[in-house]
Amino acid sequence: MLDVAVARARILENLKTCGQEIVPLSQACGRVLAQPVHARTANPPVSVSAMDGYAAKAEDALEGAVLHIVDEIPAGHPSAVTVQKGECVRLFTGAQIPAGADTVIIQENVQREGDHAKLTASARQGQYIRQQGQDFQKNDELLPAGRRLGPRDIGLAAAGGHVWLTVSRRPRVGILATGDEIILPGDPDPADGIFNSASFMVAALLQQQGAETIMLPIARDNMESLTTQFRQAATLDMLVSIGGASVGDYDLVRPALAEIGLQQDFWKIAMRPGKPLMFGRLGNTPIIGLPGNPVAAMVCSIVFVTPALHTLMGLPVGTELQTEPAILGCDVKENDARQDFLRATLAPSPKGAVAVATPFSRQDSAQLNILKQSQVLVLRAPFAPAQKAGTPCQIIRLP
Ligand SMILES: Nc1nc2c(c(=O)[nH]1)N[C@H]1C(S)=C(S)[C@@H](COP(=O)(O)OP(=O)(O)OC[C@H]3O[C@@H](n4cnc5c(N)ncnc54)[C@H](O)[C@@H]3O)O[C@H]1N2
Ligand code: MOO
Repeated sequence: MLDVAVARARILENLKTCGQEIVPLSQACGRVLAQPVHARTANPPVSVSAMDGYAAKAEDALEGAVLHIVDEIPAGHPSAVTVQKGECVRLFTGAQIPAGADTVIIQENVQREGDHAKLTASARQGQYIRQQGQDFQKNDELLPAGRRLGPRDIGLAAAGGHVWLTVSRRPRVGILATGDEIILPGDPDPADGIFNSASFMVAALLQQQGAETIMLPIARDNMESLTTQFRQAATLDMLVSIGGASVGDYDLVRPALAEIGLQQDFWKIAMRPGKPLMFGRLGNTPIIGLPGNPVAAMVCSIVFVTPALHTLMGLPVGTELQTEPAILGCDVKENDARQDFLRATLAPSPKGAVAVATPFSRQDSAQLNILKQSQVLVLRAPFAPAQKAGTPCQIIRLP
């Protein structure tokens, strides 16, 4: 059985990004930038007023001074005048600072009498002026390639003057449930049918992470049905199968893939849940064979499929699993040869430091209700000794 970290590295090793496309800014949130974004202009492009008031020379902006108002400047309508000594212009928030002026007196500090402004307070040089380029300069790199765009990035790209962005194409990921007992949610209830929960859960995770998912028809436990569905791999960027990966007589995923030319990389890893995980390539398409137990399928999707998807999308992915420290909320017994990923709740520590992760006593990989109630997975190394409540541990947050 392969070590989890080695298996993860082997999956990520030869994956390539799957190309670029250009999308409108309004559709770009959540996508991954494939080309950096540079500012078309400085922000602000010219120095502007941050307040409604009067622009003047700082040397004139003294309490008690009376200045001659020589123009009025709304935002978006620059003035042609140059402010001289003893003069000021009326202007509004966002309006360009006229030549000759170097301070803004807010209107609350001015008594206006006709075309004269009497200052009731002094103003410093540069006060209430947003200097040209104070946010960014023309050609500055605003956003690097490989960044997943959030709402604030969209705002910055818009401020930089961009209406189209070059992003990674959404990987097309096929999801193939297998098994004679698998039926669709919504099918009539047969006595021994199992609703296909795993495909919907894995598809939801991968969509949330940026994939376009394609739900393939359920393959039955025979070679013809499985090879027919697996041949669709050629049209996909990645194919994820669920079930039929273990050692039973009807676990035909590997034989079916072998028949149509799978180059298998590995099968079976030292992990619980997730032992029968398989990875290989059919032509150019990576194939990940997940175990059928739905919790095992989900945990393997978090640990292996999601980073593979991120790599296809051009997101930087570390080879190490990203974990966080916590402390155990209950005793745990010694571990065997498989790295454990225990479903657990997470609660704030009474001392306010590291949070407390408490694994459920039931860890059956078919129990979706316990998975739903969990916030984290507690990681336990192979052969870890028994540990008491209060011992430090490492966790992964569940998406
Ligand atoms: N003798 C051994 N038996 C098993 C071993 C082993 O090492 N030796 N490994 C066990 C482990 S660990 C796992 S995990 C399972 C995985 O087996 P398969 O990948 O072959 O999965 P299936 O047998 O097809 O299904 C297992 C279980 O999950 C249900 N299932 C399958 N697909 C779905 C789906 N899409 N949605 C919901 N539930 C699904 C299926 O009905 C089975 O109950 O093997 C152990 N056996
Ligand atoms: O990988 Mo299985 O889910 O451990 O029973």
